[in-house]
Amino acid sequence: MSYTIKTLNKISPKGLSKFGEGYVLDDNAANPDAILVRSASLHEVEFPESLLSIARAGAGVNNIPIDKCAEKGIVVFNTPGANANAVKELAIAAMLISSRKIVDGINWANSLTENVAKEVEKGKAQFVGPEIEGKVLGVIGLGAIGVLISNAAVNLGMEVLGYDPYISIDAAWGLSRGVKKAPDLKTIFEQADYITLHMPYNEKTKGTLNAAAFAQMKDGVRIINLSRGELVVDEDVLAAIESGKVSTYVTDFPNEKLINKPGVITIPHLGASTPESEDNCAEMAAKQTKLYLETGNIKNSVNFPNCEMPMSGVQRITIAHRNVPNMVGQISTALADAKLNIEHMINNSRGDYAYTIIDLENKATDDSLARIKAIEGVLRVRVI
Ligand SMILES: NC(=O)C1=CN([C@@H]2O[C@H](COP(=O)(O)OP(=O)(O)OC[C@H]3O[C@@H](n4cnc5c(N)ncnc54)[C@H](O)[C@@H]3O)[C@@H](O)[C@H]2O)C=CC1
Ligand SMILES: O=C(O)C(=O)COP(=O)(O)O
Repeated sequence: MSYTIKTLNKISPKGLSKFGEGYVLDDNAANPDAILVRSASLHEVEFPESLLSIARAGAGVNNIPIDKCAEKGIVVFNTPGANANAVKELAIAAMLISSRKIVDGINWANSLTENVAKEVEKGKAQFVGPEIEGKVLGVIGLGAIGVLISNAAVNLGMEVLGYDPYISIDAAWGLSRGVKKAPDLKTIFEQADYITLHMPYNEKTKGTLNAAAFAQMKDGVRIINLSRGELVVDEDVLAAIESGKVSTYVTDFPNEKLINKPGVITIPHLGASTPESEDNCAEMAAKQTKLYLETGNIKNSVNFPNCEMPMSGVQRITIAHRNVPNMVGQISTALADAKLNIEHMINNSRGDYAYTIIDLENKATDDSLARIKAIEGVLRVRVI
């Protein structure tokens, strides 16, 4: 069996090497079995029938139409936590450059032409900026990145307030005892000197930092957005800078409205751009893709449930289907009617979708497979 993998964006060769024998890496493939992607938008892309999975080598999946993929039985993965340390380190740098006038200072120093050492000592007073120690940091979103930045900020002597209405148990275990729980966003807005965003971008989080939010904040607050540009309303943050409410906005998502604006520091989406993160993400994406292609096991999907079972029996069939009653009943009836015996099976669900793996004691007939495919709500059937 040979599989074709198409990569979009630059995916680390160290990760791609995990595919090994039996895999063709072809960026021009019209009918790939799997796609590996970073930030390229797939919203307008028509997916071929051959496509079984898409792996986002990174965290954010807002560039992928995950429900549309689920409807076609295409499993979408991401790589949780694989680039979190890189973002944490950039967030610390972002806090520092939001406070100390390092960027303006460097630009000014580079503009000097003569008597540089003397001019520096004479002019440096214009670049005074406060320390972060002792200040209040509000962290919105306590996932892989939010936990790391919260703990690092505690160690830097900051008072940290964290807000995450859906915090996972693992994330809560990982938080330093020094991090205080904010009951709502209002508490963060009212108390923080620095606010850093670490939640995903979706319909609910779009425009979280808008004029009403800025109005509740302390004067001179510093905003760090390494999450997604759409979480902050550009016009509103620019107005808040103009009025002095916001002292500095550091964003990893420059656009035409934000570049070259006083008080805005734009970084060209460098959060995950470290060799370590690029390797980690690509390795995880490749391993999860390989596992899915070769065994049908699902690990770290964002549109189907995680579902893993050791391979056994003579043949494995996997069924991606809607999460509606009596699917397993109908599938097993189709198999029983064809005198096929199930050796092991597992069925997991997540939201509107579910996934079933069945290891059979004998090979499925074409008829039985056709019957399963015809069940209302079945999205894809694979034979492995
Ligand atoms: N600048 C860059 O290069 C990178 C940016 N990112 C961005 O950072 C985001 C977070 O990444 P991770 O921490 O790895 O993801 P994660 O999934 O581990 O954590 C996200 C956290 O946000 C929380 N959350 C969801 N909705 C929320 C809300 N309305 N209010 C507060 N919290 C909410 C979730 O409960 C979860 O704990 C990604 O979705 C992505 O957009 C991630 C990696 C690199
Ligand atoms: O992982 C994420 O969510 C990121 O934003 C990283 O994006 P990138 O892989 O560097 O294009």
